[in-house]
Amino acid sequence: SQPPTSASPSRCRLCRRPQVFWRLPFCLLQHRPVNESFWQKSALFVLFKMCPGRVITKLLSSGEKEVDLAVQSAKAAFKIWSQMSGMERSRVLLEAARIIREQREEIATLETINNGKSIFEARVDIDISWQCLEYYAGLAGSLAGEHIQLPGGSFGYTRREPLGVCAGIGAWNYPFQVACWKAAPALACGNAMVFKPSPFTPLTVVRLAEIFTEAGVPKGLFNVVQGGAATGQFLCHHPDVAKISFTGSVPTGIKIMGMAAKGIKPVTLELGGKSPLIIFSDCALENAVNGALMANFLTQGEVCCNGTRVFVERKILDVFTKEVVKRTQKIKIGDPLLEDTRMGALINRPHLDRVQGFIKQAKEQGAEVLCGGDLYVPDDPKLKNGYYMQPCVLGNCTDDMTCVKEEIFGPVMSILPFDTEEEVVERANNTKFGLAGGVFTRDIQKAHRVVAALKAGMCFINNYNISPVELPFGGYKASGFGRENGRAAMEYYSQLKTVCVEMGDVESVF
Ligand SMILES: NC(=O)c1ccc[n+]([C@@H]2O[C@H](COP(=O)([O-])OP(=O)(O)OC[C@H]3O[C@@H](n4cnc5c(N)ncnc54)[C@H](O)[C@@H]3O)[C@@H](O)[C@H]2O)c1
Ligand SMILES: C[N+](C)(C)CCCC=O
Repeated sequence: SQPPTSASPSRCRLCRRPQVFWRLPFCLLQHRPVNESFWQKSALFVLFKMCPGRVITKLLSSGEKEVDLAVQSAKAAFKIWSQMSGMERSRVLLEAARIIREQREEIATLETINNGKSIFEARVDIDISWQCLEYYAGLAGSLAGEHIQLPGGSFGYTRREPLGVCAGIGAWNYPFQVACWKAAPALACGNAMVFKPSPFTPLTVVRLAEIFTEAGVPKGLFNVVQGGAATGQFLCHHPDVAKISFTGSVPTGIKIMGMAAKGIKPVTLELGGKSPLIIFSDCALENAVNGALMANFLTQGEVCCNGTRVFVERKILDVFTKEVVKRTQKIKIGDPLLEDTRMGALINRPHLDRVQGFIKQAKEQGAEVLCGGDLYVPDDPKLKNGYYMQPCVLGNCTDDMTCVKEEIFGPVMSILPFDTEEEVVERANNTKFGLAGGVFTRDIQKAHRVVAALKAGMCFINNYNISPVELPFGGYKASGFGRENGRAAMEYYSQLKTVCVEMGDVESVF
């Protein structure tokens, strides 16, 4: 958000309400930090959540000095951790997974408060997180090179070695899970990590750091620094940071890559998307409808790999659309801590306004709002000013509309009819992004043919947005590169050393 330019000392720059703390430019009781430079200068930011106006906690932003301290302590821990065997590291990671399992409810509750997503979903995120740690604990002992026989009894071998101190920078939509997806393979390979969460969701990652310590990692092996862009920049530019793993938007990803280039550091970029979901007329309709909801409305639609361009074969357009709209209208929105809530609050007011702006623009460009799109005001008076909105389905969409081209990162599904397989594949690929894609059909040959033609890193057949940690996840094109999860991630947190061993005499050419 752009900071407003004019300010009265006694009124908030954003909402113009009289200030309680008149010295500050923003209304502390109503807004979360939007002017990062101000908060960085004051080295303080305050967190507001589902219950707007309630301060959950105050955190200090990490400056250059704090980032350096974090990196230096991680460097010291790396010396110990990298010398341990994979099996020894595995035991510690398994213990961290056990603690997370044991504290699942507490961490999920904290994540709901942190992010605004439903407790139901937060529990799934925590489960995926401990599964990720267990999976990489299993792989830690198998990190190995190969032996290559050379002439005359000589030989070579390769070693997979850790990189050193890795920087992890996370987005706000899956705060705990994103941290585990980065930390688990990094630590399994013998690295240390300094992690910076989004300033909008700073809480649960701190709990993860405590859990690693309780599990027995050397002190400082997984450090957390707090803050926004400036803190992230200090981290990326730090000469002792060997690798950067970033999850966030494309514009920030471009900056991260630039900083990595200056230091010749490897980088993993998990960026945004505008993924296609293709529904053929021979699909199992109920599964396809379920898939479309899963592809659009998890975490209030704030999911990078969401299949927001729903291409539906014209023959079933009406029946599919009717059913999707009916099911979308039934989604229970509200207090994310209640058991039956399935959609909580969006991350903050500026983001909610942005999402609503996309819907307004879609209407102006000719799309039809088939359901939702308005703000949602829960009955509970304490949630009255929360950042809730009704999930939205847009019909009458065309490929050139902004809502179809740009990542909205909110609960907005666009439905687009198609007639042939060839046509839909071409339209599906007609995007700068390439994170994910999905297809629903009973024709298994067609399903494989279509996903093979999709230019996207993560494809689903007859399902969407499930996350087995065994499967690599990451994008094509502007959605980034490198992979998280699966065996593949081990390559991105290790480097290959080749050793050439002479068993005979040296034959010199001189
Ligand atoms: N591909 C994936 O796995 C994945 C997962 C989650 C989110 N995302 C994407 O993330 C975006 C939403 O997240 P966001 O709004 O937090 O993204 P963002 O790019 O605004 O911020 C991401 C992180 O980068 C930090 N940051 C911002 N500017 C920086 C700079 N100049 N240098 C270093 N760090 C900086 C932020 O503080 C935050 O921690 C969406 O585009 C979404 O698609 C991608
Ligand atoms: C767990 N999901 C739903 C696959 C989301 C992965 C992270 C993307 O935002």
